[in-house]
Amino acid sequence: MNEVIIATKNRGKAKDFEALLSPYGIKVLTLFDVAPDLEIEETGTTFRENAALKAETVSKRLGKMVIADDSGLAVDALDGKPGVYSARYSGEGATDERNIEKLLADLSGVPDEDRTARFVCVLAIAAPGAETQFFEGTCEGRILRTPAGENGFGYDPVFYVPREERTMAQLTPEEKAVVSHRGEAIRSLEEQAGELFGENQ
Ligand SMILES: O=P(O)(O)OP(=O)(O)OP(=O)(O)OC[C@H]1O[C@@H](n2cnc3c(O)ncnc32)[C@H](O)[C@@H]1O
Ligand SMILES: [Mg+2]
Repeated sequence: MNEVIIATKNRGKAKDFEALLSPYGIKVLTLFDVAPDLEIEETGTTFRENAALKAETVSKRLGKMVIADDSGLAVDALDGKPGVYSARYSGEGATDERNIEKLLADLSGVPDEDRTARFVCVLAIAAPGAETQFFEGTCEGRILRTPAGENGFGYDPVFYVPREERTMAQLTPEEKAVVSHRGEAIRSLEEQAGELFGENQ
């Protein structure tokens, strides 16, 4: 079985990648497996910069091909926030629960029709001696007023997916893989650079 290194310390994100890559027979390794001591400061101001930062730092350290995902939630009524800062939205010691609480508080006066939002995912692939490549995906939805569902991570419990008529957290990992921003980015990677999955390992 091929292995792919994903430069993440988010176990929910890693689970998403497992659902996306296991159909290709690919096993997912994370920073917990390959560089648990590594703390990468996400100093970029765009998804692309942070994805490159994570992928390139780990690729240089290991001398191998590495994929990173930088992603977030862009809410129209908040002018695209929390965006690149989605993981840290509620400040120091942010958790998924606190981020959701802050998001719902910030949107409390916003009517249903104005609660449109999208998840964005930028994947960066870095490999020794190669230029870093980028792939993107988005997923359109709406922010509910109360969380629903136990699956997924981050803002999934309050992100309503119209075509599924459920929240992202009410989808199985396999269902989420079909509709998510991360799924779209992986499919774009597969179309444009699928051979990377088989080489550079
Ligand atoms: O950097 P790594 O270690 O990969 O983990 P992270 O959680 O910090 O990841 P990001 O820097 O890319 O921040 C992404 C944040 O955006 C949110 N997010 C991204 N994708 C999501 C998804 O599929 N479902 C729910 N929330 C998501 C969630 O709050 C994430 O913590
Ligand atoms: Mg991060």
